[in-house]
Amino acid sequence: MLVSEVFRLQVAKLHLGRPTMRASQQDFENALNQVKLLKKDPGNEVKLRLYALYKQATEGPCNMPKPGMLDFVNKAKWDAWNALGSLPKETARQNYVDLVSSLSSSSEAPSQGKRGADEKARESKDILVTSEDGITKITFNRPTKKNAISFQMYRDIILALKNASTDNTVMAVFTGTGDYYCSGNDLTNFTSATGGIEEAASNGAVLLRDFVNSFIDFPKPLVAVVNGPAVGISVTLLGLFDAVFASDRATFHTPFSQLGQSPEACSSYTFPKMMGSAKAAEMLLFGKKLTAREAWAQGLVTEVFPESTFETEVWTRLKTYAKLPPNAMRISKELIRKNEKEKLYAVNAEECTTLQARWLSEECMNAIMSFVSRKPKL
Ligand SMILES: CCCCCC/C=C/C(=O)SCCNC(=O)CCNC(=O)[C@H](O)C(C)(C)COP(=O)(O)OP(=O)(O)OC[C@H]1O[C@@H](n2cnc3c(N)ncnc32)[C@H](O)[C@@H]1OP(=O)(O)O
Repeated sequence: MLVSEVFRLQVAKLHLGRPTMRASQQDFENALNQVKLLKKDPGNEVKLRLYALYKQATEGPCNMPKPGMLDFVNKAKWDAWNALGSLPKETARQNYVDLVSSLSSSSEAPSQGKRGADEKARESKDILVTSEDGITKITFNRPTKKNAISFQMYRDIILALKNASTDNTVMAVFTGTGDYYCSGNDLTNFTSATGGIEEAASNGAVLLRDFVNSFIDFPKPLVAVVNGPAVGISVTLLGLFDAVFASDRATFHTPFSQLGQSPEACSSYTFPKMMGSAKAAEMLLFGKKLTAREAWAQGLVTEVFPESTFETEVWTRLKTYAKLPPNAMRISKELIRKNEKEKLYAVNAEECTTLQARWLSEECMNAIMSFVSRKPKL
């Protein structure tokens, strides 16, 4: 496979040394001005995130006395700011700039008469979306690449979740076509990007943040039907699902250190919380691959089924669940998740900023180069 010349040049540039990517004070001021010009009202949750990031960027960790329970407005602001913990001022500033730029692009799109309408109409071959029996089924459908997720597939999934959150189905289910559930991020996403690697990393971080937020925000039950091996982001995302059903053929692998990368999809928070820090470190630092039963023992998987009866048993179960009263499920999910939301947004933002820098690191570039230049199989 040919590796793009741009990527090679960037690797060479990296070896010669390169300025660090940080939002400057000017970027920050531009973002502050841009907020006033936003055509679309971003809604309360986003406003609170903007408020919290602004306060963190300018004043550091929350220094406001905790408001009384009935002071709802200030309590919401305090919660949002406090959830950012000790996030460094620079990171908060960068996250603020990224968030504003993603809001600006999404508020401009409809006025260009393009994205809204076109995206709804587009058929995606690598992400299949079907609705039946009250279930939106979202399938990774790129079996020749072990269902690796391309940039376009991330966008397709964001759109599928957005549609499923307001349509008349009661739950969303992810699964994969072929022998794999998903092999994670397509490692050629960055080598085949047009433009410079720094621009690709910056766009990738914004896309990743929006992608993970669409899972954090999904209001209905979210289920994974893990039909085979799962790698990278397809594993870390499972911490944001409500149920994970796995075939006994499935494995769970997060080789981030081997790739010179760091965890995403809030797994730096959800995994230690779920399985304890020692077991989370085995997966996220040392890249230990778990069997389905090991993943069940760590609380990542709800139930393991024999491969021979997996599809029949799981789909029968899901069709029964989909007949439960939808409002009750939605309201219960909200109760279970709502105290975590601000924390998850903050963790997601920090993981994306960290990854953006990792993608430009020598360790990561070398790992990706070594994958894309593997000898073809005979
Ligand atoms: C918006 C950006 C967000 C980024 C978020 C950060 C996410 C991070 C991650 O997800 S890290 C994890 C990345 N994934 C991997 O490291 C897996 C890489 N793939 C492999 O190790 C192997 O391919 C395998 C173990 C999945 C399967 O091995 P095998 O059974 O031997 O099959 P092949 O290797 O021959 O694969 C067949 C075909 O698929 C291509 N392919 C598989 N996985 C990926 C991938 N992740 N990215 C790109 N391409 C992939 C592989 O190259 C083969 O293609 P070919 O037939 O050679 O054209």
